[in-house]
Amino acid sequence: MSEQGNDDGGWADVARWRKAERARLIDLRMTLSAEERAGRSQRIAAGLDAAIGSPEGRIVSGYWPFRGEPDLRDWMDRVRRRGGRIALPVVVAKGQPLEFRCWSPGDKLERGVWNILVPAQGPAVLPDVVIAPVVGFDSARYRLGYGGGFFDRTLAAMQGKPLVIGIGYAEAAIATIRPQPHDIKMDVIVTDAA
Ligand SMILES: Nc1nc2c(c(=O)[nH]1)N(C=O)[C@@H](CNc1ccc(C(=O)N[C@@H](CCC(=O)O)C(=O)O)cc1)CN2
Ligand SMILES: Nc1ncnc2c1ncn2[C@@H]1O[C@H](COP(=O)(O)OP(=O)(O)OP(=O)(O)O)[C@@H](O)[C@H]1O
Repeated sequence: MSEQGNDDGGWADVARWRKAERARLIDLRMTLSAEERAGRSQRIAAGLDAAIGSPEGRIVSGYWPFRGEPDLRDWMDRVRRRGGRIALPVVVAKGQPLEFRCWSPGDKLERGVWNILVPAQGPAVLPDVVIAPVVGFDSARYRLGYGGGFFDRTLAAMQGKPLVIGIGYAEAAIATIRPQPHDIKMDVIVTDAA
């Protein structure tokens, strides 16, 4: 880093910047009240319906929310009622691509890596649509996540390209995530913005 601390050069500098930006953006969304989060999650759900169309016969990978992420669990239920299947991401190991397993209400969830709830059993499936919650995103549709590199690694390794949708609150918009060669663009970003 330069003495001014604004060197754009290396990955070490970008990684340091991303770490601080993640902390700032997560703190910001943790201040939303439960009511505010619920209303925004509903608006995001409506945006997802518009972006995806009918889920019938498709596998949609959702997520079990944590750290103030939008809560799309009601929407995931609606996807199933409209004939789609819901999968959830599973961290198999750090540094490895994610796996996806189908999940219906009543199926057992267990705590996996980092205590994240994941379906306890079932084969790995290939989703047609991947919903990736963002910590931040930019106008080129690059996603900043929690820093594990999981979605990038997973999408790079997947055969057959799914529709990839980044979702987050409007305040997660930043000028640039300082994209690197490994970063993969989202096809669409959906937020609660009007
Ligand atoms: N709800 C939800 N589930 C998800 C994701 C997500 O973004 N949201 N993921 C999307 O990828 C995967 C989990 N990704 C994660 C990546 C990092 C950390 C984490 O806590 N990292 C440590 C530092 C890690 C390190 O440096 O080794 C930390 O932040 O303290 C948690 C989850 C799969 N499941
Ligand atoms: N396809 C890949 N192959 C190998 N390493 C990768 C790949 N994609 C990302 N990584 C590594 O993962 C690490 C974290 O990357 P990055 O900061 O982009 O994470 P993120 O997108 O915020 O995290 P996440 O997707 O888990 O929410 C980096 O060290 C990066 O080099």
